[in-house]
Amino acid sequence: MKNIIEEKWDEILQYLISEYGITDVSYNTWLKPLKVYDVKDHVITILINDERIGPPSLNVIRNKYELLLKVSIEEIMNDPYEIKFVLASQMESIERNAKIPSGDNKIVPNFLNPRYTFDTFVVGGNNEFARAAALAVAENPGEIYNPLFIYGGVGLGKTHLMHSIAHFVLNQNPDMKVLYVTSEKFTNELIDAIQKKTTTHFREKYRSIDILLIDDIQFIIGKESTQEEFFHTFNTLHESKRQIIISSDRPPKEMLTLEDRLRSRFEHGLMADIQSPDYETRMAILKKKEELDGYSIDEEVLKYIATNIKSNIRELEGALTKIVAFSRLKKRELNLELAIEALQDIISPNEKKVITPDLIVDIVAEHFNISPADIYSKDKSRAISYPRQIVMYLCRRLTELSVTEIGKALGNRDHSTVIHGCDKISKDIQKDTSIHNTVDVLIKKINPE
Ligand SMILES: Nc1ncnc2c1ncn2[C@@H]1O[C@H](COP(=O)(O)OP(=O)(O)OP(=O)(O)O)[C@@H](O)[C@H]1O
Repeated sequence: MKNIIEEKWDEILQYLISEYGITDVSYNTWLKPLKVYDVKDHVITILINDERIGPPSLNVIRNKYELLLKVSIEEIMNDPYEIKFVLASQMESIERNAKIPSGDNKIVPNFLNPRYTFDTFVVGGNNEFARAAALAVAENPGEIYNPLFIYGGVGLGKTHLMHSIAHFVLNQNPDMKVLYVTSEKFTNELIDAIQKKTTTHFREKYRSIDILLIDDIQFIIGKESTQEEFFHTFNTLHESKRQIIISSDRPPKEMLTLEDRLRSRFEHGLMADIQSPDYETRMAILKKKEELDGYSIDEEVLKYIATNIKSNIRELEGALTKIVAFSRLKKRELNLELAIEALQDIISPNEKKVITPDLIVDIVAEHFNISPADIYSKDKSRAISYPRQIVMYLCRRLTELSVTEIGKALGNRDHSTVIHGCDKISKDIQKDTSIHNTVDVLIKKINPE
């Protein structure tokens, strides 16, 4: 099955060719032989067929095309990615050195993002507790905080911290069996094992490792057999004092359809959250990236980015990459004027976002891991009706619409149903801090300013 980048690869290359005027000769020599090997946590591993163009190709591709590829990928995918190049001639030995003999999500130093280490992780008030907890776990795996549950919004450094733990552990003890996997990958492997009747093998693989890092666990909620399998994997590892590190975009108590027994397992360990970085931390992250990438950028430009991109570090970094590319390609000085021009589609300070019921439905549905159609439906189960009442409350609070209009927009509901929903959530916010926090998080997602 093709991954999302492979699916769009032709489009990405076409964009690059037309936008940056690449000639046919350059395309056929350097770009055509590139193959997307793997995509994980916003890192694309690209295979260079050096048997055809020779090992020096790595330098040429890095110097001439890496940045263009990054910018083109971001344009097409609407999301920034890091790129890692691997020579096909080295691939065989990388595969041979893999620590875990099956599956393609094994973690070996070669497959960890080399940049995601404790050294490159900028510490600020928003993440210092999570970082300290991650370091403590890396120093004493299985001994103190088990599981470690790291949670926080999109692009705030959860994966970076998880990879940092894995790097640290493997540096200390290269024989440790460390496995990093997204919960989506875990689910797909399980489905595959069930179909091929290889579940014994699947279990052996997952239950024989020393450190399991499982990213974005929120995607297993609602998937019963995956939860069941994960529950047993968790118990086996936990009982034999092997370390489990989990990440999620929200704390366990906010995963409404997560099985209670899993929730209580998760809450049993240490929970550490990562918040959005403050201005100083955003500046420090930009400076770190500037240093790592060898850029030299005016303070004024960095301040412009840090002031305007607040809630997602991936976007913050993407903005920096974009202005550097823009200045190189247009052969213009990298100053504030250029930054404003290059980032106008990301930062538009004067444009006010229009908040509609549909936008609120999309964000609330995503948060609760249900579909927008569920919100508009007649389903009365709590897993659906509660998020729906939150939508009603948020529509009332964040839009100018009347209760009748809100009812109409949410699947032709009566205005009295909307009034009841709004009242219920208002009361819950008063008496339950976790609902209060959920609503706060949702408001920030809907209206980040
Ligand atoms: N404190 C930090 N210092 C330096 N870089 C950071 C920091 N936090 C995040 N980043 C960078 O921001 C980008 C996004 O981080 P990461 O992928 O770890 O986020 P995430 O929370 O796992 O996101 P998602 O919710 O999408 O899985 C990465 O390039 C990462 O290196």
